[in-house]
This record gives sequence, structure tokens and C-alpha cells, in this order.
Amino acid sequence: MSNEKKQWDPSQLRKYDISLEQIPRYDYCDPRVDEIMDENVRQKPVIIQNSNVVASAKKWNLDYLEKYMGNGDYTVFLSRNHKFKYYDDKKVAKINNGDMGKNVEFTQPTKKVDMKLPEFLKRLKEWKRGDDRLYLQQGLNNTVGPEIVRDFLNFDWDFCNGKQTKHNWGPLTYNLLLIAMEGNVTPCHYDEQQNLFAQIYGYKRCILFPPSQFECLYPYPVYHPHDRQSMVDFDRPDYSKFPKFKEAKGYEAVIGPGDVLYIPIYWWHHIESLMRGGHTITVNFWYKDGPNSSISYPLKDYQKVAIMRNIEKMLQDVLKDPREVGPLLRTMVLGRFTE
Ligand SMILES: O=C(O)CCC(=O)C(=O)O
Ligand SMILES: [Fe+2]
Repeated sequence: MSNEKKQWDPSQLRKYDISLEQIPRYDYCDPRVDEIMDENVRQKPVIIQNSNVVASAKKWNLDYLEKYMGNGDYTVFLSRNHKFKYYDDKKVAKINNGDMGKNVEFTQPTKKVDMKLPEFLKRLKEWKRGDDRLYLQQGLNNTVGPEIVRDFLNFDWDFCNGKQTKHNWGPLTYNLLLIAMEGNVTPCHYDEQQNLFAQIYGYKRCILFPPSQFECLYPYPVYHPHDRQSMVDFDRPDYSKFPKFKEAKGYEAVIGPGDVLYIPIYWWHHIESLMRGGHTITVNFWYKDGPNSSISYPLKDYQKVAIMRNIEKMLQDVLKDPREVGPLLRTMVLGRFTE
């Protein structure tokens, strides 16, 4: 038995009625890491331990960031509750311009504001019940100060590039810096990129589902600002609307400093900063899908999701009214492609 103090306990996890199994963890040198990540074998999530991917950012506590992040405006989301459901500004604009017809309305569940770091940290420190919750989500770009840029350049790029080459990923597109309050939740969604999710400070619980569970997770229509997000509220699932959510089977893990979680492209993920665990800091690495993720049959589940997205987009573009998409698809399928 180690006498190391336990870093968190199960009472800090939110309670959901979902069947979950643990995501495996391996040392970064262990060959099983690449076997699990391999696109032609499994392409499943795995936690990579003891790598030095973001070792140069170990010192990124709030004081250090306040001192060195610079005086830029950073993107901060404000929410009245613990959930920070993402929405696409461009799709909101289309609705507000009337491009979707009169029958589509959308209210943003969170406010997106620009904030200087000292203001963000002050609000974090002085936060009390009833205040808006805060979540900083800022791309690491040239607005951050030179010290932070130096730490960024000292990330273990050999490791990341190695994974990129080995697994046929496209280019790195973005590194997002995430600073969350304890208890914050990013509700279940999928991204169209490969993700190395590197935990720097505090603990996050991650619940993942494979792309094959599309039917259990009920994504919003593609035209909708909540495209790629699940319509199911994990806190209070409406089983009459979303009956197949009962069949969802996920994978989960709690990740802490030094852990890197591989979130495969199109895999659903729900992420929560542990309750009563203090703030959390993460940096992710988003990579495009491989250029010639060569088409071989049978197609992979995520490729089928991509096909469905394209068909939906095409129908929306020609029909203009989202209410016409469902009936057309039904007419096309019923009695012809159904038993
Ligand atoms: O950490 C979070 O709250 C969300 C991160 C996420 O969705 C991502 O990196 O793709
Ligand atoms: Fe994501």
C-alpha cells in the first residue's frame, strides 16, 4: 500500500444512471497505448501516464498565469448553472438572420464574454452561490505572454508529433487552454478532430461513448447551434423522448495532473471538474483527421456519422426549412428501406 493521500473520492462525482466501465491507463512507453489508439484496430480512448507532454506547464497555477498571461482579452463563458453547453455562433447568426425561417428560435444557455485574466481570477476567488459560474476557454495563440509561449514551445512536441505520424492524423489545428471552476460540466458532445487532452491541474471526470452510440445519444440536428451536442440532459434524462439513452454504455476515467486522455475523433465526451475539488486547468491538442484516412470497407462507425452529417446538410441547404427534412427522409425510407 502506498501512503500517498487519495486525491479525490467518489462522492465528488456527479451521479448519473449510466452503465460505465473504466478507461485503461498505461505508461507512455507501454506498447499497448498505440495498439489501443490504432485507427485500424480499435481507435479507443486510453489514458497515457507519465509522459512529459505538458511538463513545462506544471507550474501553471493561477498566480503564475496572472503574472505571465499578459493583458489580452480571453474568452470566458458565464453560466447560471453548472452546465456549459457549447453553441455555434455562426449557426445562431443564421437563425437570427431568418435564414432558417420563422419557426426556429434559440436562446444561448451561456454568455460568452471577453475578460482580462486578473478580472477572471478575481471573480473566481470571490465567487459565491448565486453568482454566474465561469469557464475560461482560450486558444493558445500569440495573445498570451512570452513566458507562456516559452512554456508552450517546451511542450513535448516529439511525443505529440509521434502520435500524429503513427496514427495518420492531419495537422494540429488548435490548443485550447481550459480553466474551470470546481463542479463545471461540459455536456456530452463529439468533435470532428482527434484530441490529446492533457490535464495540468486538478481532477476531471471524463465519460466517453463510441460513435456507434449515435442513436442512444440523440444529437441535435446539424443546422442547430447545438450541433454535435447530445439533446439528453444527463441530470434528468427524458426517457419518453430519448428511450434509447437507457442502452447507452460508456467509458469513464478521472484524470489528474500528468495524465493525457486520448479522445478519438467523433467519440462522445462529457467532462466534469470534480465537485469540491477546486479549479482545474487543461490544455488540449486538436488534430484534423488524416488526409487520406483511406476509405476501406466496411466503413468505420465515425465515417458513417460523417456521411449522415453530409446528407443532413445537403437536405437543409435545398429544402431551407428544417421542418421539411424529417418528413422527406421518412418518405424516402418507410416501406422501402424498412422491413
Ligand atoms: O474540458 C472540457 O470541459 C471540455 C473539453 C472538450 O470538450 C474538448 O477538449 O474537446
Ligand atoms: Fe470536446
